[in-house]
Amino acid sequence: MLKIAIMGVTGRMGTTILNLVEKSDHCQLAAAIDAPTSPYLGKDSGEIAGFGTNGIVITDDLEAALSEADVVIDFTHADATAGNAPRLAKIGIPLVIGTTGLSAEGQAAINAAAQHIPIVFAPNMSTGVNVTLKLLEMAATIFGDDYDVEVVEAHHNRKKDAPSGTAMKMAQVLAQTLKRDLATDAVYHREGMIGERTKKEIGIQTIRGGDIVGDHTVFFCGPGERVEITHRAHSRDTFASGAIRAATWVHHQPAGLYSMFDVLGLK
Ligand SMILES: NC(=O)C1=CN([C@@H]2O[C@H](COP(=O)(O)OP(=O)(O)OC[C@H]3O[C@@H](n4cnc5c(N)ncnc54)[C@H](OP(=O)(O)O)[C@@H]3O)[C@@H](O)[C@H]2O)C=CC1
Ligand SMILES: O=C(O)C1=N[C@H](C(=O)O)C[C@H](O)C1
Repeated sequence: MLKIAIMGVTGRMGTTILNLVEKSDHCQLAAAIDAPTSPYLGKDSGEIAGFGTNGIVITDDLEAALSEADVVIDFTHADATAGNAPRLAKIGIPLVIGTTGLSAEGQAAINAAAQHIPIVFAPNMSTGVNVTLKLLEMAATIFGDDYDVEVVEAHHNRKKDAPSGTAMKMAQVLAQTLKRDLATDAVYHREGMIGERTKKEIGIQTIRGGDIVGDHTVFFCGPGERVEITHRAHSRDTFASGAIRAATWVHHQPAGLYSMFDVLGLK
């Protein structure tokens, strides 16, 4: 049995992962970790998740909690993930990171930690989104500069970062394939007399509302036609089962930084 520690265990993703681990026949919960400010510290994680007592109490004491774990799954907050990465590297435990919105410094902290431990770091753990990234690469290669590309994402009203990590990853795939640079060619906002669209720009637009789990569409707009490639998540279970699959995979890897392409064999 793979012993999994969940960081951010009372969050939307943490709770979803905890419920899947509870039903799994190949993994079990080793530790339930939440923020030092969490009102749930000291409470039973199964009770909080709603399936009944499991004997694993929610804690913020990383080092003590991880002594019994094989792997950590982190879906928390950008600052928490960046701050905890060196601590996890020191403990020497494999790590799966789903957290998005990391700064350049935060990314550097993950890269540094990956010198010491294996880390799967992916803005979207669903199989569908990762297949979609491959489809985008193929479409952009064929359409080239003749088709304008725009990325639109929609998420629930509790999401903190924008654009989504998935939208940014999609834009990176498009930029790389079309030999563009997001630092100069990404357009996040349009208002007023902005003039005609340039050929090079990659639009990245954000919608927030209600309980949308996560929608991403890439438009390829050409002469007389357009293609829209859309992924819609109906449930967080798709991210959570991807995270458990990544945890099962990363547990056997040497130190290094990996993506869901590695986990799914899509490279
Ligand atoms: N890669 C993927 O497939 C997916 C990625 N995500 C990303 O995952 C992240 C979490 O999303 P979601 O679950 O919706 O967010 P939530 O806000 O619901 O959950 C985050 C949890 O992390 C806790 N937390 C904050 N700081 C720490 C800390 N230092 N140590 C331990 N726990 C901490 C929060 O506690 P508190 O509320 O007390 O601050 C909260 O319980 C986001 O970045 C989101 O974009 C989401 C879905 C899929
Ligand atoms: O915060 C979310 O909910 C999600 N975040 C990820 C992202 O930023 O891409 C993945 C998913 O779309 C849900």
